[in-house]
Amino acid sequence: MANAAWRLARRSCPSYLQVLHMNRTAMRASQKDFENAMNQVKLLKKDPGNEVKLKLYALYKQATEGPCNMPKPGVFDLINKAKWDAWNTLGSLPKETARQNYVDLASSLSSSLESSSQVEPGTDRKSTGYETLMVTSEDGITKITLNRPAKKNAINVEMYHEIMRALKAASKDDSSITVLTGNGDYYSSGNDLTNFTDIPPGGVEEKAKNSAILLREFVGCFIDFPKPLIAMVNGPAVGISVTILGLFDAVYASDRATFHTPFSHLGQSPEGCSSYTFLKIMGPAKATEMLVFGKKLTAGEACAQGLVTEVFPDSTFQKEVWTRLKAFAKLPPNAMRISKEVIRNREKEKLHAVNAEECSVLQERWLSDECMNAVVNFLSRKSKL
Ligand SMILES: CCCCCC/C=C/C(=O)SCCNC(=O)CCNC(=O)[C@H](O)C(C)(C)COP(=O)(O)OP(=O)(O)OC[C@H]1O[C@@H](n2cnc3c(N)ncnc32)[C@H](O)[C@@H]1OP(=O)(O)O
Repeated sequence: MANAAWRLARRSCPSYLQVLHMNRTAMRASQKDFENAMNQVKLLKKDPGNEVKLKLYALYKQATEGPCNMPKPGVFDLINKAKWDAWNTLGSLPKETARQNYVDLASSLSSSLESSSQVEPGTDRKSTGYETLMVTSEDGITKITLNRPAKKNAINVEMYHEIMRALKAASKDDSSITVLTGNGDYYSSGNDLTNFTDIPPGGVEEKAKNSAILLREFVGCFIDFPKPLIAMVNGPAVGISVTILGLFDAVYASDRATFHTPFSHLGQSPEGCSSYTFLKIMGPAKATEMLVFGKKLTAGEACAQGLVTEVFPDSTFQKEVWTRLKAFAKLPPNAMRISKEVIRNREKEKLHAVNAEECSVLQERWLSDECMNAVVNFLSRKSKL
């Protein structure tokens, strides 16, 4: 009974869907939008820098030719190698998604790089000052995009801090809802395993203690986030990027997405309150398959088990979800915030207690041979998930 109620609360309600039907025109990058975006890029007055130019190049190639079809250039052919890497990183990202991402990137560049007087306050703002994220605020929606596509959006220490900063800013800005998504072919490959290699003078014990403190604070920000928080899972999701989904208010997934929590393989144990939320969402048997045996779920399976609200074909994912989000963002913001408070407050104390316990168990796990061997094997290229 409790599981059914929890699942129901996570699905979009019909009255929202009626609103959505009226709003079907937004967020489709047509060929015309793509051409306009290319012109926008040509007209930029300031150089966006090599990293952004490589991203634009890669998205353009992917949108027009599909997955990278160039032979890999030699190591000394530096420029072509950089272009090849940027394109190849997009993997099997569909042409339509690449076209949409190109249009989004071009539009965020023209608003951030051109004269600030061209940007109407409160309509479209891009926050700078993030190394690992792209953060934009438009139409009442703050969008936080994990932006380390070459590393499959693995969450390094800097990204943990930047996500917390972006969430704190989003909780206070004038947007109604907040969205988390990933740039490139992955949503996120979870914790950056190189986080474990930077050992402080106090040794591995100090590292484990600091990591537990960081993790507890990070997950705490999701527990306490006051506005509707929505995940747009654009591709595969691993580890902590999956477990914290149990703390989101809605999870929309592309049919390319997969959900994988291989904690036992990594000598670790569940975090992100999943030892509590996953049991409530999908029941103990299914939660155990994921959290203990590391079963990878397809988007359809994750939806059937209540972790995902709805799945969309990748070719229409961006368009359909953004249409929906724009309609949500027009609902009275205080009503949404208060409804979330009523739903969340009952669970908050419990969630913080679960978070503290999971972090303390993990602090021990990180010092185990099982965990250290798994990290060393990944870093020495001996293993992958
Ligand atoms: C403060 C600490 C808090 C800890 C919280 C606890 C969190 C737990 C977890 O999240 S557990 C999950 C950890 N994640 C993983 O174990 C994933 C490891 N990655 C892989 O198995 C694979 O990379 C893959 C399956 C995700 C993708 O495979 P493939 O498509 O073949 O791509 P590559 O392996 O070539 O990856 C490209 C590039 O990205 C680097 N990379 C990918 N994932 C991670 C990662 N999690 N950590 C660090 N680096 C990652 C990979 O090394 C490649 O880099 P390179 O091009 O070689 O420089």
